[in-house]
Amino acid sequence: MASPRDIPTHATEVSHSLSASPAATFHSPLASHSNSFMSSGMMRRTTAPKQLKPFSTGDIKILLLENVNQTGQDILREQGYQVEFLKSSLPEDQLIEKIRDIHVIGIRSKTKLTEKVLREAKNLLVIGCFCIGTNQVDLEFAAQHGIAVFNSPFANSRSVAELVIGEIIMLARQLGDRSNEMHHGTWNKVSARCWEIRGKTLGIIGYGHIGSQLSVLAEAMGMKLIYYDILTMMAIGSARQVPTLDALLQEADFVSLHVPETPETKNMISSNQFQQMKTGSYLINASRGTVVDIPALIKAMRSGKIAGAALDVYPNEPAGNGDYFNSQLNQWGDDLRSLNNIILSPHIGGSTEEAQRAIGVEVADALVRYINQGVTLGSVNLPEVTMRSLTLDEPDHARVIYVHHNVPGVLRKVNEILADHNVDKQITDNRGDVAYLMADVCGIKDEDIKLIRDSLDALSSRILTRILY
Ligand SMILES: NC(=O)c1ccc[n+]([C@@H]2O[C@H](COP(=O)([O-])OP(=O)(O)OC[C@H]3O[C@@H](n4cnc5c(N)ncnc54)[C@H](O)[C@@H]3O)[C@@H](O)[C@H]2O)c1
Ligand SMILES: O=C(O)[C@H](O)COP(=O)(O)O
Repeated sequence: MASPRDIPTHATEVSHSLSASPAATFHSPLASHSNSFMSSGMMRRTTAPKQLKPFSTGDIKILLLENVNQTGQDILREQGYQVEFLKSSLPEDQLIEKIRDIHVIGIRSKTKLTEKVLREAKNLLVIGCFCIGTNQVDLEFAAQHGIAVFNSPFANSRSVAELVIGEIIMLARQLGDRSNEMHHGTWNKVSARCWEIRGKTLGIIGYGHIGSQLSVLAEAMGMKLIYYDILTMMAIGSARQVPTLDALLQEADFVSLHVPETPETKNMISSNQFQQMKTGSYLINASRGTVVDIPALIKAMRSGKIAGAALDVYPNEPAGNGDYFNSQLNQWGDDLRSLNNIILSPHIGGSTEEAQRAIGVEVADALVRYINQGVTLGSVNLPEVTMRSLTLDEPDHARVIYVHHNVPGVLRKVNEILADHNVDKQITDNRGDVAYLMADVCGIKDEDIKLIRDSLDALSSRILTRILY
């Protein structure tokens, strides 16, 4: 099987690909489907973009885990790729077994693509995180091995912000407890320690896509807004940035966390922080499970310091749906469940039809663009590089992609290799130690492709060479 990380070495394969490239638009099926395309008249425009590929698209193997939305599956299948779809994540041993054979993997927040796993991924070209968070992937290792990573940076932000608004009201009114009681036949009509949210202060930690969206919604409901962020962020409406985490904790009636998982945010809210919070205040965490020290939360709620909490994320989460949220998974599970006024949801902040459909399209589009064109726009670990699509008017063009260590002298060596050819366009950029070069070369013959590829592969700076044509 021709690997997309490699260019085919025999001329027949090359010439087949050159002549079979359909005038496909972005979502169109590829070479294997070109006959039906021809007959449907879709190849009439000679300036249509030429789909680039040094491989038969049917050879591309994609593994989609964690119930990636149908929209994403459809886009990938329309390309003619082989797509295997699983509803849940996989344990490490099974993941390692599968990842050896595939070129593309699509995941959400549960699948851990660690260095140990990625070391086995010898054919892996690209990772699609069909979510916002990318903390589950070793981005640095991936970049150092020429594996691009894409995500969907804000398609589910609104869904998370709306969930948090609902939780603020539910906590203020102890609605979770009242509903549970009714489910057990108990009528318990109380107003003690139930509040309106109007006029209360919401403290947002992390004022990025979700935090700022939440700010807009909460202000519309009459809340006062303060936020803390390591960056100076533009305040929206009448929100006010406070200089320290403690300042926020001391002033807020509700605290909502919207930071990424980083070493700095691990146990960001622990005993000391609960002490700073107002007595009778509330905590909401829909960011990552490592951000809150849960045993400290349990203590703070038992003491009455914290009047309620909503958790959507946990340090350990099950790989799939089922009866798994127990004390084996997280040892404090029973203690947490025994608390009053605590809303526990199974990481559903971004789980709406709207968000999942949009994420499916956005990430699958990015994958197709990368596989077929080498375009890295939106990559979270490689430099963002794009060039216009080649057209069918440019039949003997090739796109050279060279991912390399960012060391002096590489461009000179690459251009020596390309010197005998006409380089139409060339662009290069770097991100830390890794650089990404794209060059469109014309007047290319089949035998040139192998020569260029072998010469680039021989350079000591090489991470990955791809030639698309
Ligand atoms: N529950 C869910 O289903 C769900 C859905 C989407 C995202 N998330 C989580 O929410 C997180 C935030 O998402 P986002 O889209 O708003 O991210 P974002 O990158 O747009 O915003 C994060 C903000 O946090 C700030 N920040 C980083 N470290 C900080 C620190 N130590 N102290 C204070 N501020 C800090 C950043 O400067 C940034 O402004 C994601 O990383 C993801 O883990 C959860
Ligand atoms: O990072 C995210 O987008 C959220 O945590 C949602 O993750 P999920 O797609 O696994 O629900």
